[in-house]
Amino acid sequence: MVRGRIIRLSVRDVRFPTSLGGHGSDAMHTDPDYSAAYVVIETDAGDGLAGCGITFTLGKGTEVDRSQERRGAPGHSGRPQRRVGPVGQAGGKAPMEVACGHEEQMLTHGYPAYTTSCAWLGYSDDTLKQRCAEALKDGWTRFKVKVGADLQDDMRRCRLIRDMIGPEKTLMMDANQRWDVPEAVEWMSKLAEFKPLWIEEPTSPDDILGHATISKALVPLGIGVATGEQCHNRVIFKQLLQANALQFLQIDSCRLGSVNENLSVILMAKKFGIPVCPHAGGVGLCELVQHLIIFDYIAVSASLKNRMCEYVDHLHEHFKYPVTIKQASYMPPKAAGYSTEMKEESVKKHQYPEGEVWKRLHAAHEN
Ligand SMILES: C[C@H](O)[C@@H](O)[C@@H](O)[C@H](O)C(=O)O
Ligand SMILES: [Mg+2]
Repeated sequence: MVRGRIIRLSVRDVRFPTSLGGHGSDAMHTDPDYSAAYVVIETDAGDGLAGCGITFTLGKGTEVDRSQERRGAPGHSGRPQRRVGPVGQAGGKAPMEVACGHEEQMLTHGYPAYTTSCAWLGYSDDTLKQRCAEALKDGWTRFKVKVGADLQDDMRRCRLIRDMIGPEKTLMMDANQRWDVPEAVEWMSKLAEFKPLWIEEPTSPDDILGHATISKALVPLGIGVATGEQCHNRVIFKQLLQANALQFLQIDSCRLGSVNENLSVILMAKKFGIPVCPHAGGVGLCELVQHLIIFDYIAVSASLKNRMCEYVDHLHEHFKYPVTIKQASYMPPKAAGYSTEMKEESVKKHQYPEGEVWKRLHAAHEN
């Protein structure tokens, strides 16, 4: 049933200066400012029905996304497009409400998560140690560390984190596409002593056969390949699955345009018996993807084996319905919708370049 017609569309460039603290840094992106093109679609429905969407970028990318959204590029009418996920906020049902089965388990224990917040590449060893100690105290048992820029540096950081978490807890590594195929295999054979569960994005995200080669080479070392945060449609995922190129599949709620595109990948992963371990973090990705992964558990995979969802502890305070983490698990969101809506005050303050946060930063830079 149609309620109201679209009467207005606004696109705002919202940026957070995360690069100042080295948050989000990796071997390819040394100074990201987590950002979003934030879209609100208003209707003339009497109850004020509106939809919000975010397109996650690392700062400058917002200009590209924003101009596409203004032009009403095809990606915004439901075709797959990068990092776009507008979804109605009022009315509607959260995806998890559709299914039953394992709902009780989710409501009680939540969906298991891992943290990436301890070991961004730009963090000093002291920061890494401090964040790791805090995470252990908060009950985290799964950790991801950034690697790929310098082998000696990686060895030192991985040793540090493995020593802190002990042999039993889970460690993952993420190279953010830094290597070519032979280099990935060679590098990981050196890091194998730290017993990583997976190496994420070891090479170019488009190199499906390269990923297959790396996967095969790492089997004897007990290391899986994880990828997907840069994969923009279901066809790429289909080929990665067909080529046995990955052992952990990382959907990204915004990179894959629309809920439907994400769902088709979740269904394919089930068919191939590959666990979905979503990419999250950035601005709002945790808020969005929690719906998809809880749906996966309740209605599709029905398993938690080898499964976990990424968590990064930044920027949740800017959302109207922020995620709830308890005992290192995502607790199911209770509000209807996709948890996309940002607080108006946060949007205003962080709008680029005119928001007060940026004005202050630019003024300080000039002085
Ligand atoms: C630039 C970003 O922070 C990435 O490093 C980040 O999304 C990352 O690949 C991740 O897996 O969390
Ligand atoms: Mg990654």
